Amino acid sequence: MNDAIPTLDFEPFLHGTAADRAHAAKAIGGAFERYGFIQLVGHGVPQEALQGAFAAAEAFFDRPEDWKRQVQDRRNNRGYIPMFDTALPGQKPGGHEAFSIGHLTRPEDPDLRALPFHAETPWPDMPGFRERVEACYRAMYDCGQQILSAVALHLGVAEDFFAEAARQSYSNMRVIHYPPAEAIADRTDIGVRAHADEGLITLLVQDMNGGLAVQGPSGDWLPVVPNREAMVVNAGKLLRRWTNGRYQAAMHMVVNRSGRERYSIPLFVHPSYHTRIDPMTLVGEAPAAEEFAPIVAGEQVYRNFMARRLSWQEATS
Ligand SMILES: O=C(O)CCC(=O)C(=O)O
Ligand SMILES: [Fe+2]
Repeated sequence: MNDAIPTLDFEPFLHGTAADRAHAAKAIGGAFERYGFIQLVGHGVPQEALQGAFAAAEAFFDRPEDWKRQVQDRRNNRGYIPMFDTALPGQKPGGHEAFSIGHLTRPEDPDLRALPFHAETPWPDMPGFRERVEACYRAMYDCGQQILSAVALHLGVAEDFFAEAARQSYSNMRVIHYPPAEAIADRTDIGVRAHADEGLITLLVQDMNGGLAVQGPSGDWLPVVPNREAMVVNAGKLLRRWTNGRYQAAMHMVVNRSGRERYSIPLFVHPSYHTRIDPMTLVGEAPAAEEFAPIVAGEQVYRNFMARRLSWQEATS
């Protein structure tokens, strides 16, 4: 039988008994251990919130390039991110454009506020866009906190462990547009190059066009088959480190072979910038390898972004 990303039901965790919750948490944690990726149904995020954001995204990306570039903040990687902007030397660029939204509440601390991760989002002059995108952010973020409660339960720490760690979160969300592969074939052969996400967990809604693939335990690429009812949830590199490698942060990539415009909305859940990611504090173990050694969350993620994003390097040099 071919391997596949597991589809799990979150409803028993959200509305069930203590035993239901423990059972659901175990299934989610077990899937993160094996695959690092799940498709979550019964997640409780209203379809209207998701569909509203997809409609807003389509209307935004449909506007002319010059208009969209008015809300590009290169220094902070906020607002509009043009097509082919994520290129590394010697590689073809990512065939997508995006709009990046910072966390809805910004910290009071001026030092934190000055960091790119806490920059204000430059909103376009487009009726309803901000409201719809923020409503989607709020609903997905709340769901993300519930998923992290399940993770905490699975790992045997207090259920609010991650909520405490994320009081001044630098989470962010992107709405992404991928033209059909053949429309951009002269520039690139990829939508998003293979990578693992940086944060704790990522929640992603995709449209029905497909194109996302995940590297499974055997090394094979498994398609994440679109399911209207499901949200894709995956563990990121911070959570892999914090669990001492117990959870996978699986590699994934996108190629849009559907012949249609593809849209997706990932929300990247991060803790507070200064959170110390140390296996001792989450799973009570010394780091099993150098790659799990303690780091400061925001500093580590900033370093990794800087190494990859040419536009950040140019804008801040
Ligand atoms: O668009 C997708 O399905 C995945 C996007 C992604 O992996 C990312 O933005 O990190
Ligand atoms: Fe990703």
